[in-house]
Amino acid sequence: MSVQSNPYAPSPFDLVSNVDKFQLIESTLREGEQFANAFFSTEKKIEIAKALDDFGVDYIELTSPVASEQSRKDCEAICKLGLKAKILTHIRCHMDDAKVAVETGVDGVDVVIGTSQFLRQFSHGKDMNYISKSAVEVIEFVKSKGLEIRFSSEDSFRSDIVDLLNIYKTVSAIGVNRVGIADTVGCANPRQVYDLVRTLKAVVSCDIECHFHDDTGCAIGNAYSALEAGAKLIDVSVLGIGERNGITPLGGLMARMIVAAPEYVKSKYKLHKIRDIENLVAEAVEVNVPFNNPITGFCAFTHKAGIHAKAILANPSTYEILNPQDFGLKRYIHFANRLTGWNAIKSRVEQLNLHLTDDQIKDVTQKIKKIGDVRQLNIEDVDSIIKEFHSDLQ
Ligand SMILES: CC(=O)SCCNC(=O)CCNC(=O)[C@H](O)C(C)(C)COP(=O)(O)OP(=O)(O)OC[C@H]1O[C@@H](n2cnc3c(N)ncnc32)[C@H](O)[C@@H]1OP(=O)(O)O
Ligand SMILES: O=C(O)CCC(=O)C(=O)O
Ligand SMILES: [Zn+2]
Repeated sequence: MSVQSNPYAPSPFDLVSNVDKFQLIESTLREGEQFANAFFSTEKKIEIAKALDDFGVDYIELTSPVASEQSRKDCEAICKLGLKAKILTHIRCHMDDAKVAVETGVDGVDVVIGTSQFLRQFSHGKDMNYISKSAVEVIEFVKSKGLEIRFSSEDSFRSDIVDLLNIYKTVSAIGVNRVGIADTVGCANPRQVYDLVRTLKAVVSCDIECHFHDDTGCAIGNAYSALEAGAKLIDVSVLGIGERNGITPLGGLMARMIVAAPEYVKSKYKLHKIRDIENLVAEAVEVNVPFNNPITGFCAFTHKAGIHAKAILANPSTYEILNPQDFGLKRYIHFANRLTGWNAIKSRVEQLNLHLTDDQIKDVTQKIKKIGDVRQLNIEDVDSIIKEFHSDLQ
């Protein structure tokens, strides 16, 4: 589908949109390590980093090297892998952390400090003057080492807008590479995101990165809104793992973005690797891939009701916005149930290499429905009903 004919693509008149040129900051090995179940051995971190690199993410963000001795060593080890993705580490806005970070071999440093009243009072206890001074000191120090530097305001959506714009203006003026907006508690909605990113875009001259928690279910929608408003980079993690119920999931965001920017997404990311990457991380943190996960949920491409099945058999786009083949997956027509219809059963009859007229298929469909009214059916049940019906006719 060409960009012009795709109704989900950004409008050509929408000059700020980055929907078809976004980048990913993959944070499974930072935000994801904050997931309740997460413990990644060095080997597992390396395996995950390589898989993400192979998938095509632009950046891989790692836990702060001051978190623990092993965290620092793991950061150094991942920097030495020679991956295509740039390696970042994530630190507090403090020179002690910055001095350790720049020695790890990372390509860049993501620095964060809370700007909301909550965090200023109950986390670090610092005022905006202090935040501004320490931000300038850390940014200039990291830049002096020739590394990329991003400054982010934690809890941006509960921060005073004047404070926010002032601090972003200050860090932009001294040449920060990116500024970050973080919806740390997952309170923002897509409209608020759009407004804040648009406002910020008018104030800074650098790229804008966004980080969305999913407490209220908006993490993918907010990421999309941010890109529409001109943000360039989105933080993601595999399956969305992170603090509490996590952040924008890599796979879910890919589902959203392939609809809006199919050429860009398909050419940049190895989409058929999503399932393996999710399984790798799910296993590492001992969770199942959710049944309703975009793309890889076990029923994400399963069509059940007869009305759906008929149309899907005629043209899959009737009930599918995503093509399973783009992800190396297959669609499935669920015909072993009482909601099935004769078109779905006809397709099964053909798969079984049996020959029945349409009227005969309609009759056997009624039989299947009758039994489906009494109990759960499985494929073997339906196949034997069809085969028995067929042999009775002979
Ligand atoms: C929203 C986010 O996800 S931000 C990223 C969160 N990541 C992490 O917390 C990384 C893992 N953390 C750790 O290993 C530890 O918390 C450490 C090593 C960073 C700090 O450990 P400790 O010194 O024992 O402090 P503790 O964790 O109890 O409290 C956090 C400290 O950081 C300070 N702090 C919190 N945020 C910031 C910030 N953005 N910039 C500067 N200092 C900060 C707090 O004031 C507090 O210091 P204090 O005890 O001197 O008041
Ligand atoms: O550094 C950032 O931008 C985000 C930090 C974070 O994880 C959060 O605020 O939820
Ligand atoms: Zn977060």
